[in-house]
Amino acid sequence: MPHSESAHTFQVDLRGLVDLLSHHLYSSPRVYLRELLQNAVDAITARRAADPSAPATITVRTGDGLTITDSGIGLTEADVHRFLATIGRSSKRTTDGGLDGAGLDAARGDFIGQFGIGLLACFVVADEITVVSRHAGDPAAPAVEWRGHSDGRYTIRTLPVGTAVEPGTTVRLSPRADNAEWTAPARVVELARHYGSLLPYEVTVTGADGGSVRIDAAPPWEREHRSPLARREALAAYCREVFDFVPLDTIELDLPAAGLRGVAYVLPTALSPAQRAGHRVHLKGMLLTDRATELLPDWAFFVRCVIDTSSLRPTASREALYEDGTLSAVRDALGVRIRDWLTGLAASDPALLHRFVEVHHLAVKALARYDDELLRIVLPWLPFETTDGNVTLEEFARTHATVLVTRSVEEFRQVAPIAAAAGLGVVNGGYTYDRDLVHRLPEIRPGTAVTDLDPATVTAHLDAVDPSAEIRAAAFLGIAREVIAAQDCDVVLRDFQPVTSPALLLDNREARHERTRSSLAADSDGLWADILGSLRSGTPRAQLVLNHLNPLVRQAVTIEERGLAVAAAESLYGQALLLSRRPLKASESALLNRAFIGLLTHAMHPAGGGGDSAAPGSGSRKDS
Ligand SMILES: Nc1ncnc2c1ncn2[C@@H]1O[C@H](COP(=O)(O)OP(=O)(O)OP(=O)(O)O)[C@@H](O)[C@H]1O
Repeated sequence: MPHSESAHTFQVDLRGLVDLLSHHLYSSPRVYLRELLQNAVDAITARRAADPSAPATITVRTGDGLTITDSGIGLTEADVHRFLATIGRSSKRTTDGGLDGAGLDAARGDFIGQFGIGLLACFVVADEITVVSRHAGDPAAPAVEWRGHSDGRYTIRTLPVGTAVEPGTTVRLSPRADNAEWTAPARVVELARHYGSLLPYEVTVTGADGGSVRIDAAPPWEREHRSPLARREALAAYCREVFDFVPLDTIELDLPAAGLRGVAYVLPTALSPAQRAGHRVHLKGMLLTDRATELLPDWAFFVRCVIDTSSLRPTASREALYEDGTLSAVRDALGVRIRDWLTGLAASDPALLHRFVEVHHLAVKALARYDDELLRIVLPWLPFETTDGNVTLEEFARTHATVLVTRSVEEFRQVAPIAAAAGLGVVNGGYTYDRDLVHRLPEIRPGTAVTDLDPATVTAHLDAVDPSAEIRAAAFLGIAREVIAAQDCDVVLRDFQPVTSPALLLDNREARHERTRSSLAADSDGLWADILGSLRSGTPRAQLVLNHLNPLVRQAVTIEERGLAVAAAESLYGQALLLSRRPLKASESALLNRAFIGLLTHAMHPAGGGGDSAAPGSGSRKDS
């Protein structure tokens, strides 16, 4: 015997659904007003599609509850059953039809609503919604009243023929006590301004005392202005109004294919790229969100936009943009516009470009490492510390076919003067991001070579001294080598420019790590020593290069008295060390201290009586 089968229809628990919307879909109960405004706007758009001269007013009344009246198309009784009483059904989707009328199909793309759930948002703040409506298409049709409850019950009645109801719709909410704050007069004005300031129709909020506030205002990019300057000023004033900052510059956005207009404002202060600015996005005038982050490419974090568009789609919560092909095309097109502004600045307003780079260069550098497009645009304009001063890479590369880059700031400090004197072009790669960026220069500037600067490159540019001078200095150099060897450092004598530089300490961080590692290995035993020992790759030594062209060094190498020679060697090492500006180790601080006391002692006992035990290796000083 066949099993009996019976057909059923899903039941919807309205309370459960409203709970779902209020806690999981919408971020705040305040969206109820947005949904009401939106339905009113759509109804007027529908009516005007058939009758372009139809009135277009929306009035929100506060006081005892909240009502919103529009001069839109209105609803017939059949519409009420079909659309108001059916969740998820909307007259604004093409296949459904419903609000028949000439030209309506063409107008469908102009509606803001589409999901058929918007009215439910009102149940987040109210237990009862009353809609009184009269359809504009049939003057003889009676007005209809629909009363819906949050528990899912609703009633419909037609009002007596002749009841003075203008075509259009009035929605009344009786707010629940716990949500009364959302319908308080001041809050309603604030919310209406927040969502509705760019709506295309007249929107007014009227209080119980009869005072009314006009909400809608054409955005500055839609208005006529006396002059381009007046236009810029109006755009900047709008930025102060909506974002509360004075922009560094304004970039007008206009993508007719996407029905998009607006402005990108360049931020006047630095912002970390991680801290992305949110954009204000209006869909057909209605504010969708003031925190859209997906509107622009990541690299364009230095602007904040306000736009109005008819082509982008909202998510169902209507609080974010739906990620689809249109959004990605719009994002690309806006990116091109902002990039054009940036590249155009170089030609049209170098002073502004300079200000922009001054404010945003750190963040721009951080991002350019990962964003090839941004890298190509901005790298030539970014300032770097170089042996030619603070210049852009473009300027620097013009005079240096090979760009040398240091691994650390201290390396740069040590070698920059010597390298500059030797005609080498060195960029300080020690600051965050800089070395990575300089290494990418050949990608955007073919023909330019970039290499890391190593001590050997510098040494190769230092001239050997005359052999007879080397012999004369042998005694001093012997003492210096012996004293400085404790710092894992060799001492050599060379001729180099500038003559004002007495000594140069050639060292780098890797070498220092290697030395620390090997000294640890020497101090430990057993397994640990074996492990460290197996990593050994030949301990690199630092090099103290004394400048034989420097008058002080020339004099120092003639010192015969040992105590003074020790103090002089340690002082020269100490001075080169300080120039490197790296943090000192304990043994280095002790050396500096010793050298200073040694010199002081010798200065106070010029007759050669430097017999103070504080002066290491002290003895009698030979007057020169
Ligand atoms: N003020 C109004 N005037 C005329 N019709 C209205 C009005 N408000 C609501 N409606 C009708 O009720 C339907 C359902 O409205 P609802 O706000 O729930 O959804 P929607 O506006 O279609 O879509 P969305 O969920 O995206 O807002 C609408 O499609 C429209 O036909």
